[in-house]
Amino acid sequence: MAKIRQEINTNLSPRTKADVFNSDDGSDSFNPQELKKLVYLHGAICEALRLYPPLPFQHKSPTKPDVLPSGHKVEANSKILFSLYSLGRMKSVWGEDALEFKPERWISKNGTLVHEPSYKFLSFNAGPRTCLGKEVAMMQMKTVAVKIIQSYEVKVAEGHKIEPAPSVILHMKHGLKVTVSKICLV
Ligand code: HEM
Repeated sequence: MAKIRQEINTNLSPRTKADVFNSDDGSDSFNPQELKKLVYLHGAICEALRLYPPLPFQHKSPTKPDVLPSGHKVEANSKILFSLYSLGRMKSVWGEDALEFKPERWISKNGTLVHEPSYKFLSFNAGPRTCLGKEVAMMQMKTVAVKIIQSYEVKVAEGHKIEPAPSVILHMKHGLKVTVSKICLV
């Protein structure tokens, strides 16, 4: 959180810092160009979506018999379930540190964003049925995060157990207990 706060202070213009909901034309909406400068925040959101995809699994059905790249034969109209939750945690896909929350994996050596193919980072689905709201969702999450991180310190309550509850939409089994304190700017 401290790193994101530092990035906000360094990279955002005074106007956006004062009100991140303002756009360049003065209307009451997002400021996408400014928010693109927050690469660490982008990496942190991608890591959260990789480890905890809001849609943890999906299904597909082939219209005719087929053979998957793995060699498995599939019948027409059979239902293939696949786990986005597992894909985001596979060492063979993300490396030995797959279970670690590391926003850095989304940032290149020269500080630009690392693009991961949508078939690897599947939280927004891929192909013709990919999420139509992906960009809007990223902007909304960044805007809200900036607003909160600028003014508050949020800490997970000591001893709180973080466990997902399997469902069509991923929930937190025990919720998320946090302490929120206002940052004093002296
Ligand atoms: C973090 C936020 C979001 C995540 C993780 C997400 C994820 C997904 C996923 C996985 C699908 C594919 C569902 C399937 O085919 O089974 C999907 C589809 C879709 N999403 Fe999102 N979504 C998010 C936010 C949004 C927002 C904010 C909008 C609208 C502004 C949106 C609009 C859509 C639409 C219209 C589809 C259907 C696309 C199609 O089937 O052609 N999503 N989303």
